[in-house]
Amino acid sequence: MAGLDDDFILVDGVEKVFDVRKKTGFLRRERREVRAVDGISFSVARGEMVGYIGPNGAGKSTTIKMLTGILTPSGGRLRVAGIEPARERTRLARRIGVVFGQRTTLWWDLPLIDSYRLMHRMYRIPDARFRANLDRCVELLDLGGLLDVPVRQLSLGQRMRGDIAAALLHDPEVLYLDEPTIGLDVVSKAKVRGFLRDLNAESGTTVLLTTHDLQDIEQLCRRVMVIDHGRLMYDGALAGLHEVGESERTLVVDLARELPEVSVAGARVVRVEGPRQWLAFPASASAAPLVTELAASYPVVDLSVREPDIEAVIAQMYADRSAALG
Ligand SMILES: Nc1ncnc2c1ncn2[C@@H]1O[C@H](COP(=O)(O)OP(=O)(O)OP(=O)(O)O)[C@@H](O)[C@H]1O
Repeated sequence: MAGLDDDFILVDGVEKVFDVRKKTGFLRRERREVRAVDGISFSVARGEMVGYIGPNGAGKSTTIKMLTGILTPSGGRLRVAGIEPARERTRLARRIGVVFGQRTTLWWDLPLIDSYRLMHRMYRIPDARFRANLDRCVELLDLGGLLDVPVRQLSLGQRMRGDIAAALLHDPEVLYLDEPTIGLDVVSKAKVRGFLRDLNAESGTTVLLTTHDLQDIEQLCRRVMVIDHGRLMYDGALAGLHEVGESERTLVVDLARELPEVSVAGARVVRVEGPRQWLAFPASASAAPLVTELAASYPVVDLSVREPDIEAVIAQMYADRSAALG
């Protein structure tokens, strides 16, 4: 039987149904059910860092809100660090940290340090621990020069780093991150990712990361879960996403001159630009026979194989699913 460390976050057949009422006439109201989360099961082991991705409206935020206890599930069973979130929200709050990229938990008009001092009291963090955590965050998140700046004057990247620090001052064992790199420039993204990687490796903090930026996932998570229409469509290694759906690789061929579309068995031309042609072939097939056949029949100057990028694979997954649903 799996222990608490294996099921540190446990989601078992969880559902969330919203009752939406819409006015459709003078006295008429229509009731509609929105199944935001439709029977999801997964568990996250202590110390794991897992990506949670899916298109807009898939049910990601609803899942996170249930995991923090803000929302009560309509069905199923949830446990975080052995605690049932909706029943013991305050007790759970001491064990988890939450960062919503699109919103701040900091006090807008106060200098950053004042927000941290308020959290120190709110969470009743022992003084020594507060100081040690603050020093560490200030150093690693580069907040030194920003502590006396009112939050509203911080750039988005600075504010995000400030928010991440705020979520970590009470030493949470679990960190939920909802779009932590949204709107950040390349340098800020790299800083945030580096920090999260070290935090997970060194402190063993369990991290559930929601993002639209697949580079976050590629750089941080070995495991990824994909949710769509409230259902879990994939849960596994990042590398395995490539095998989901009928994904394709691309052979890029440079010919000696412009030619009509080449013809080889097992591949199809998907694009032509001057002497360069792009051929799609199944990701599971070997490129070797294609290369041999091309080289034998055409004046090939150069060749390269492009792996499917994760975004294309996911787009393909959704397309396959829509087609299957008709
Ligand atoms: N309070 C609510 N009342 C009614 N419907 C809701 C409520 N909250 C969310 N929904 C609906 O539930 C579904 C899932 O929403 P959710 O916010 O969880 O998606 P998401 O995956 O986080 O999307 P995004 O990436 O856009 O944030 C959507 O159809 C949304 O409109």
